[in-house]
Amino acid sequence: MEASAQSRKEQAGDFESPGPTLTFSNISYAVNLKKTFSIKKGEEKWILQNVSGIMKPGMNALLGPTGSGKTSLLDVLAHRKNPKGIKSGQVQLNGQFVDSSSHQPSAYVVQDDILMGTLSVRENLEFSANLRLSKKEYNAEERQKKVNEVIQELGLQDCASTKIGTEFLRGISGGERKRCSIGMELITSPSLLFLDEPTTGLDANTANSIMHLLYMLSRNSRTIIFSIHQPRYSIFRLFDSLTLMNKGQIIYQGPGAEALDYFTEIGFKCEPYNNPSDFFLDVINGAVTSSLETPNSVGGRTMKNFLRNPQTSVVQVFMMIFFGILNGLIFFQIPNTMPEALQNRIGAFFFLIINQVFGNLSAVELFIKEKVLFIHENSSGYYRTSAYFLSKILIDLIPNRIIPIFGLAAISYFMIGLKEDVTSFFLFILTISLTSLAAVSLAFFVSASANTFAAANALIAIPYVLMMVFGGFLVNLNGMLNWLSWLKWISIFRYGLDALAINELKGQIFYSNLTLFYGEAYLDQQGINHSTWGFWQNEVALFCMTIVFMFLAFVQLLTVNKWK
Ligand SMILES: Nc1ncnc2c1ncn2[C@@H]1O[C@H](COP(=O)(O)OP(=O)(O)OP(=O)(O)O)[C@@H](O)[C@H]1O
Repeated sequence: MEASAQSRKEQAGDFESPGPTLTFSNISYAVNLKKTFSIKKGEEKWILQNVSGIMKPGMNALLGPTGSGKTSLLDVLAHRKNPKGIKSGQVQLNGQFVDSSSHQPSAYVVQDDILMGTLSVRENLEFSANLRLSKKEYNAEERQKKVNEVIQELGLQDCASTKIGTEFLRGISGGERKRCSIGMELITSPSLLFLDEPTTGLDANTANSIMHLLYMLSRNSRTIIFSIHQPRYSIFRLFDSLTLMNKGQIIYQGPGAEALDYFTEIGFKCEPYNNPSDFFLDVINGAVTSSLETPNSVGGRTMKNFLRNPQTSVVQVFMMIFFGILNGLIFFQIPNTMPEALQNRIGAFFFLIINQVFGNLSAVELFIKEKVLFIHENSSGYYRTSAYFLSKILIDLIPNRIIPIFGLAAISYFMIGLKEDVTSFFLFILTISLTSLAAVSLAFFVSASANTFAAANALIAIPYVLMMVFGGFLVNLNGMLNWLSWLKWISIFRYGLDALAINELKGQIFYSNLTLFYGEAYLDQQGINHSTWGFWQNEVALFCMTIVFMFLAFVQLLTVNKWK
């Protein structure tokens, strides 16, 4: 392919004199599907939709699947379509507006050769010259000269005297017939030549020679615009400009030699030895997918998975509701009297956090299964790691954790009878959400690092248990050995529990007979900083842990990718 680009570059300066430039903008074309004999106005079928582009001097190919609108665009540009159907758009030739009434120096070679079978090649060309060259400008001798020039240019000398042929009369070959058809149009010296599928019906070699002929013509003051079906590579490399069409729209227009680079850039990779034009049609037909799927498109599938996979969505919600009710029943309407007032509140929070953290053990299995799919799809070029990662976080992890928490929190909060205060309720939700996200991020990181479910399960259980022990509920952190006490700084449990305790106990007064117990006194006793920053530092810590684990998970996924 690079060699082709090179050869095209070498050819870039090979115009003897360049032909005109045709530009078109916002062309829309529709046909009326009115039934015969019906007086009702028929439905409109849009065949071209707002197409714009440029046809420069040289070979301009219109490529696309059948019915994509190639012929229609060619006809509109050549002003062969009924102007009533042209709903919008303009065509300019060398910067001058042209329409069907303008005298355009153009010619159109139709797909089926329309030649007089009983006449020879020369006679057909003379017929064209006699009728189309003005007698004032061309005398008989000049017309004959023109015919000879065309015969020469098209290499028709050997068959000039041979009859075209009919059903009953063996005539010239298919390639010579096509050359003759082109010659019929070249008689008028058009600088703009339109051809509808010039290679259809010709064998590969003849098609090649016709396209080489057009290539030679395009180097000599002519701009050639043609529609074509799946040309072979030797033909494709002759295209100066390629316009790829699909469903009445242009999906690529630019140098033929750069089309492959363009598709590679947007993630569509052409297999070695694949014919580029076959590849482009495969891209249009969806047989080839982009390796640069955006987070959107990967996200589309993640979203469907999220909605359709009960393991990751509906069951999550039901589990949360179940645990919310269970928590509410165990710690139902905790009284404000000591010691239950404190003990049970902290117990309820611990239950909630255990539920959020250890609930991820089952997620690890899903992550590991999904990783196998990710490795396959990522190494096969379906999407980039970042696209998978972002869609996983934004469409799976975050909504899957946060949405059910609203249900869990609402049920637990009111069943337990926690502080009746709106701000406290939302800070309660925030704390549980951040705890859940930090825990799931750690599970994601471990799953991204481990190769088997067993290894991932063991690896995730260790930090979870350590975090629980150093969470402040099971062990009083103040009395802990100094060399171990640092572990509390990496405990999701501690940050979650401390934040929930401050949120609930600060400003509350509990009773034991006639003695008053202030919530702050308990917090002080546990060494929990209950200032405003004291509360928020826990949220910040949970948020930072989430980001760090997510980042590490991403790095791990990138490494997995490199190993493949
Ligand atoms: N007069 C018409 N009435 C109804 N539909 C039409 C008309 N002209 C074109 N179409 C439709 O418009 C679409 C584009 O047609 P067009 O012939 O331009 O496509 P094409 O890419 O050149 O196809 P092919 O490669 O098969 O020649 C097709 O679906 C065709 O059926």
